[in-house]
Amino acid sequence: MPPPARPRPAASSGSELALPALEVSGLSHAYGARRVLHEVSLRVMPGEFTVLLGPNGAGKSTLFALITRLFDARQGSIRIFGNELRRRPDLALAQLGVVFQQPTLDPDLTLRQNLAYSAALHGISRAEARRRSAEELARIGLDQRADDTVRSLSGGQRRRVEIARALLARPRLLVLDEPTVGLDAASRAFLLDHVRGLCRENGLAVLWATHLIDEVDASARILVLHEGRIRASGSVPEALAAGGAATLREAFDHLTRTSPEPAP
Ligand SMILES: Nc1ncnc2c1ncn2[C@@H]1O[C@H](COP(=O)(O)OP(=O)(O)OP(=O)(O)O)[C@@H](O)[C@H]1O
Repeated sequence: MPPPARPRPAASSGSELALPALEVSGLSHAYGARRVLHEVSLRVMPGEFTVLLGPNGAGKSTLFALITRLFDARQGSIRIFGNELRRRPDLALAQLGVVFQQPTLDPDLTLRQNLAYSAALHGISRAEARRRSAEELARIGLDQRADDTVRSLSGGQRRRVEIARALLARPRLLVLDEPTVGLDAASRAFLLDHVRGLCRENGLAVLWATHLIDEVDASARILVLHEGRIRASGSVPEALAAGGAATLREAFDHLTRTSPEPAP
């Protein structure tokens, strides 16, 4: 049997090498009169694990809603592998896998049925869906549970299945909105290892939103978002320098200090 197709490794040809998986420029968003994202710009390259770090209310979910086109980006631009989301949503979204903050598996269907349903929505043939589902379930150590209902899984196992489902259509960019919320330390560690491995081995580009500093490892890229603005971006040492601190905790506290209310 030929080896299964995986997301392409970090580009091997010259022109692809420089193309960001995700490029956001000057993105703003308001709910009514209330502006919650202010000129956000960021970049995620193929093979990079980028942590979008921000406290509650920073604007992470709003940013995800714009990247996944739940909301229309009226100000600024979003490009996925060079395809502008408003102009070429078909090409852009074809490269994108998403794990939303709220779980979206059907608890009464089996793992296999949930994956088959999602594959059908992506136009993947039944035979190919079966093959890919088996491969993804094996990758997350749940192949023996394929015919169990999602309801019978733990929270951490459900999250693994959501990641498997997001990878079925072979995206080259995966965005995850607080995927570890409510999970114990072991489940969080498993998910982080799994997704970091996909970056390393398959060249997947990842944007991982969290408010938990301990989900940043030394090799991660970081984006600190606070009150709708990017306060720091780059490597861990660069974030430390931006926060003028010796530890990431101190830097984060400094960068996310709430700004004073504007004078009346
Ligand atoms: N549908 C909405 N209507 C009005 N305001 C909203 C709406 N959704 C979010 N907000 C506000 O926008 C700001 C950013 O919220 P958002 O959910 O994007 O942040 P977040 O970083 O994802 O927070 P959390 O970690 O708590 O989910 C918050 O002040 C929030 O109250």
